[in-house]
Amino acid sequence: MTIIKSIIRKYSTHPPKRQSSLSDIYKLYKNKTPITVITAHDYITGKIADKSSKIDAILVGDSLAMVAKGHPSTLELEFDDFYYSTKSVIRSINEKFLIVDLPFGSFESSINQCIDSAIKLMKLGKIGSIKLEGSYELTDRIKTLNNFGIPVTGHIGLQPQKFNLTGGFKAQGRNSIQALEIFKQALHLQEIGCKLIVLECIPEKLSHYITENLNIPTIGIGAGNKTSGQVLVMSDALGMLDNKLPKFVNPYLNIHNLSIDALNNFGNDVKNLNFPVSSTHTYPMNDEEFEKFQKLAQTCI
Ligand SMILES: Nc1nc(=O)c2c([nH]1)NC[C@@H]1CN(c3ccc(C(=O)N[C@@H](CCC(=O)O)C(=O)O)cc3)CN21
Ligand SMILES: CC(C)C(=O)C(=O)O
Repeated sequence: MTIIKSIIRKYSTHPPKRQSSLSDIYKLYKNKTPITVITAHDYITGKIADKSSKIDAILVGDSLAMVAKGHPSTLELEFDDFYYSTKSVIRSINEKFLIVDLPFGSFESSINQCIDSAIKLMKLGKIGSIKLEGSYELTDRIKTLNNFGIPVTGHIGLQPQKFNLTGGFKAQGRNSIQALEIFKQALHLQEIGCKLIVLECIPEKLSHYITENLNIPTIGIGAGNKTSGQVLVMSDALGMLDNKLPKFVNPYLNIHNLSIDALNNFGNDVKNLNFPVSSTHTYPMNDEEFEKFQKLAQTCI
């Protein structure tokens, strides 16, 4: 071993793992290992996701409009607000593959607008794919992103950015005509170069059929367990808010209520003079120094 190598080994007790790439995600797909994705919307949620050994990828989804910024839908989200939140998530990520959304209003008006928004995000670093809701209407945009080296994740089925047209946050593709349309959209996204596809709120039968007939991974949310992977919004999975959860969510925790209980405990401790505890939570000063201080302080009174 060279001297340099032994020095590196001595001082790097926990060498950081490298960040996962698209090919790591494809390895899981080839091995038929379900791909796990969770959203993050700030530094804290990014840290939690990055540290979970069972999570493969992190999505900065525009759902952050609703769960982190309190908007009624994803339409109100400003690109700049989303951009600042994305920066916070990026600071927290070391290991996971990172997918970032293009929010409503940042890609529709022209191919140029779409490319500019995507490039602005890519310049932050660590981003492995840009996600857009839609299909045929995005053909030129997706092809251009791909041509410039930006891997694209498609998003079909329920497209929350189009909820005004599609009757709210409702399952899609439940009749044969709609199902065929979604299947065609999936084939089209694959054809024009998408590397991953999110399938949201569609019947399990349909997402199974789509997944079997594509050769790129599908990531489902509310689409059953026959997709190549699953994504959930972290605040739903951990119960961070007091919102009504969609049917497809399995709440693994209720941080919201646990946190309210914990804050009540803090408040009670303060009001009952049980916190802070002098012996544990305070900084000591020896008596001699304090007496000296009192004498010195006399002159100020
Ligand atoms: N917190 C949160 N979780 C999400 O999964 C999520 C967001 N926000 N915001 C953006 C979109 C919107 N999504 C949603 C939101 C609500 C339902 C929902 O409550 N659906 C009802 C009705 C389904 C139906 O009738 O077809 C349900 O009971 O599941 C579904 C998808 C998924 N995304
Ligand atoms: C619901 C997921 C797939 C999403 O797009 C988001 O978090 O914005």
